[in-house]
Amino acid sequence: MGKPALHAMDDPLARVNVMEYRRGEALNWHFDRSEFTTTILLQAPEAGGLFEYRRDLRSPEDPNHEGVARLLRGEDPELRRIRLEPGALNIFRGRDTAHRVTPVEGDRPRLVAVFSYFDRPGVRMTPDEQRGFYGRAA
Ligand SMILES: O=C(O)CCC(=O)C(=O)O
Ligand SMILES: [Fe+2]
Repeated sequence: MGKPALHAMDDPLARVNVMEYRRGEALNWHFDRSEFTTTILLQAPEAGGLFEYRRDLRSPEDPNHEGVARLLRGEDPELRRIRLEPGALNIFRGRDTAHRVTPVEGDRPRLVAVFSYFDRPGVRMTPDEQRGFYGRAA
């Protein structure tokens, strides 16, 4: 990443989250707010729950709306897909890499821990952002 130091967010809600995806649940295409994202898969589902991504689809200089539209139409040949194993550490540049999680199949939920690091200390969400992400402010 070329970062001299990493700082956990100074935010009581955003620092680490565990997300549970139950049968039929998914996470749609998105970019992340922070430059990069770190996850550890805690439990894999029986099937589905794949991590799909398209590297460097946009940049801070170029939102690449045409490229995003092509991905959403399912016509991007650069789409990649991985099945994370339990314990797998996934570090990716989520600000520029579009990514999603496909629907989980079976009874065993997909559990993933999501960590938020920044290259500067003291980053917090505003109360409005907290409500948007987590449904409450703290
Ligand atoms: O569940 C995952 O593997 C990815 C989670 C994610 O993209 C996010 O929390 O922004
Ligand atoms: Fe994400």
